[in-house]
Amino acid sequence: MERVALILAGGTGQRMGSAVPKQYLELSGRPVLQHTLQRFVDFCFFQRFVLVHRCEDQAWIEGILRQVETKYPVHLALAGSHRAESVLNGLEAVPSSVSGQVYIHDGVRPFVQRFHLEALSECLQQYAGAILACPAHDTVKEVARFPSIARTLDRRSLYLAQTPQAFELETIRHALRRGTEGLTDDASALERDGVDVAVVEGSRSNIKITTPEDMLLAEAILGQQEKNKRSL
Ligand SMILES: Nc1ccn([C@@H]2O[C@H](COP(=O)(O)OP(=O)(O)OP(=O)(O)O)[C@@H](O)[C@H]2O)c(=O)n1
Ligand SMILES: C[C@](O)(CO)[C@H](O)COP(=O)(O)O
Repeated sequence: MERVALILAGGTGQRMGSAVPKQYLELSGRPVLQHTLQRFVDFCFFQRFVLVHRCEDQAWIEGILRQVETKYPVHLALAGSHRAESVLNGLEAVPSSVSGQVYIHDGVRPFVQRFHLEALSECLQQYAGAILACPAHDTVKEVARFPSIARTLDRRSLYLAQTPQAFELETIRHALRRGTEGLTDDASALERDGVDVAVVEGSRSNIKITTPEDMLLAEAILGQQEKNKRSL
């Protein structure tokens, strides 16, 4: 049984509005994606990697793979027109002979901690899928026709999904083969079939770098995590 890390870097970063896709923006001197991949290799938790990227970003990927060395196989796959299609392309790049668990992760979330992975793995012993998620700390409004508030949701039952999202490999591959349209995360593909997926509490520091202000936040989080590491 293998644990496979499927890392997504096939987006264009429209909301960031940067000259290069946000996964290649420099964070403390290295591309965001390099931070994520290096961390996942350093966890010593995975035996195989899949990296999903845009065709035009091949040079970025080659440069990062020169910096992040691993003894384990790294499969490359091309991005699709939307995130879920990229995920499926990545899953199809895993040889059919491989069985085990896949941890699907946004390459622009460089702050996952190893204990998150251990908690997801434990949860997979009872559930078909397990995702990191954080309880809503703010009141959540539904705004169907901006700017008018339609209603206030009961936040006691609301969680904000993160990644990694972990599954038995064939389960999620089979589900996504049945269609990827309209899926904004991976758990949705199983929920669609009524399959029970669990949340595992994540960290609010496990941000998805999406807009320019997230880069400022990311520098602060990275600085704090490196300070914590030095103090151990
Ligand atoms: N077709 C796509 C779209 C997104 N992603 C990846 O999925 C993750 C989460 O997507 P998001 O944050 O939305 O990235 P973008 O789609 O690039 O951002 P935007 O929506 O602002 O364009 C990112 O690591 C992104 O690179 C991907 O691999 N393939
Ligand atoms: C998968 C995800 O990170 C969970 O919150 C989120 O749905 C990705 O959304 P995006 O618009 O593709 O960044």
